Amino acid sequence: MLQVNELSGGYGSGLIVRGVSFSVKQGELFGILGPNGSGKTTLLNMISGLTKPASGTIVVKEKPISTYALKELARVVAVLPQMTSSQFAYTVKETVSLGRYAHQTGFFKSWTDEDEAAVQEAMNQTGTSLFADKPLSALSGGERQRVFLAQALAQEPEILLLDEPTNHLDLSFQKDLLDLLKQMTSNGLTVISIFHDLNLASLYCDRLLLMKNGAVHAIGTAADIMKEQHIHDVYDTDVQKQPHPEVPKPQMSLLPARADVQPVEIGEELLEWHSDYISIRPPVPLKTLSSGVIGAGWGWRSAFVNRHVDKNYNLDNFEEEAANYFRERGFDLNETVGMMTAVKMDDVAYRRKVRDDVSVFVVTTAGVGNAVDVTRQRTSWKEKNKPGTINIWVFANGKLSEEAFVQGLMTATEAKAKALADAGVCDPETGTIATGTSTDSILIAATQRGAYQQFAGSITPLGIAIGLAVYESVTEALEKSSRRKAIR
Ligand SMILES: Nc1ncnc2c1ncn2[C@@H]1O[C@H](COP(=O)(O)OP(=O)(O)OP(=O)(O)O)[C@@H](O)[C@H]1O
Repeated sequence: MLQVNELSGGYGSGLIVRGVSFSVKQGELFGILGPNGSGKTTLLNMISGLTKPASGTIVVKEKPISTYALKELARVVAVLPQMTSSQFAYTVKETVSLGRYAHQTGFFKSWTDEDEAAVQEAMNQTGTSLFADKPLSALSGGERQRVFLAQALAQEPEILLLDEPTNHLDLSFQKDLLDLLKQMTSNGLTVISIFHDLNLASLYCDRLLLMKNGAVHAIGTAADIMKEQHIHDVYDTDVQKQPHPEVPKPQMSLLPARADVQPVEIGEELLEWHSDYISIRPPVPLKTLSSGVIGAGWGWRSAFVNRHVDKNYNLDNFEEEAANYFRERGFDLNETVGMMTAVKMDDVAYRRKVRDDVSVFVVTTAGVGNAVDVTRQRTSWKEKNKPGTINIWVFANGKLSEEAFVQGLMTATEAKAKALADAGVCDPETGTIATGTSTDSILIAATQRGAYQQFAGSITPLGIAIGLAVYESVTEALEKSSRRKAIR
């Protein structure tokens, strides 16, 4: 649909855009990214025919744009117009109608049914029909932006050029506009748009062009372009890449400059003991990965609670009941990890271990009434109604990579299985050594301060500290709970 070959140009004698080449297929949503002043608008102005290139070619539908008559090009390429105050006296419908000029022919230009239909359709698509008779001056910035989009759509172009179309739009209109553009590309419209918001561009664009100093830095899919190194090289800013929670597209988070960050240490002195729960409220929120009844998954958590429940606790609505319990005791559910156990709080075991530049603090409760050997075939996988679960909290006083979080869980699980084996805990159904219980829960939480820990495998300082602390605390917790059983 569009080929740009070795395009250079600018204003006066200076070159702003330098040697840019790319092509866009029909039906693509193509995003242009780059820092302020990198030449994005200048490039778009050359594609729309507004600015003449100094060298290179632009081919639209197999024909160089230099050979198009003005109106002929306007029937193919529409530009989302920039707002000027002189337009404010026009009504919405009059403004949208201006988009039809390229389709009107003859000296006495007449308004046809086709023109009217195109204007109505464009107003419907952009949700602007409601204020068709209002003057532009009576609209908000976002509403005006939609009117100008309607004007460009009324032109019924094959290629739509947009310069930051989501500017002035609130969250819901940003989404509506981009959903609309995406839908129109699936009907054959080709869209080329400048974006400042990397995450929106990544979510919606089929391909992205990243510009730096007027030249192409990289072209490709969101997966190719949204790399921390590319973004750092072009914007000179540190970002962190993460997956979008629902769509397989990368997203970038800005990393704000942090004022002098003091290390904090999570340890025994932070343990709060209550008759029916223990908790830790660290002085700073901790980056946490957990399987708690409350606060599962990733999050920054500022309270950790392990609650004792009666051994006959077996409710269908246990999540709701647990949420009420934690809420009533003043815990903010958005910031809390909550676990439950039938083990008495006197039987909590904990260990602190230091290795090189990192320390860990592990807190454990261990009931094994539901002990299971996960490697053996069973006749029934249903949970037994017996209490018994192993809850493990791993606090790491360091700055962990995501890899270290996952490896930390792995190392802790290996250490737990070894403690069960050494204690001779068996799965009552298979008679073999148990690997855990059917309702175990675990968390790993890090201060994200102090020394960087890329790994937590079994031969790293962090992994060794986790392994020892989990092994010893699970072993002690097992001893405590079996001693209590023996006394009963
Ligand atoms: N009409 C003009 N005359 C002279 N120089 C201009 C003109 N318009 C833009 N420039 C210069 O060209 C360079 C690139 O501007 P351009 O608007 O293409 O960048 P951009 O990537 O779109 O930036 P932004 O993200 O800030 O909109 C800038 O240094 C700018 O000062």
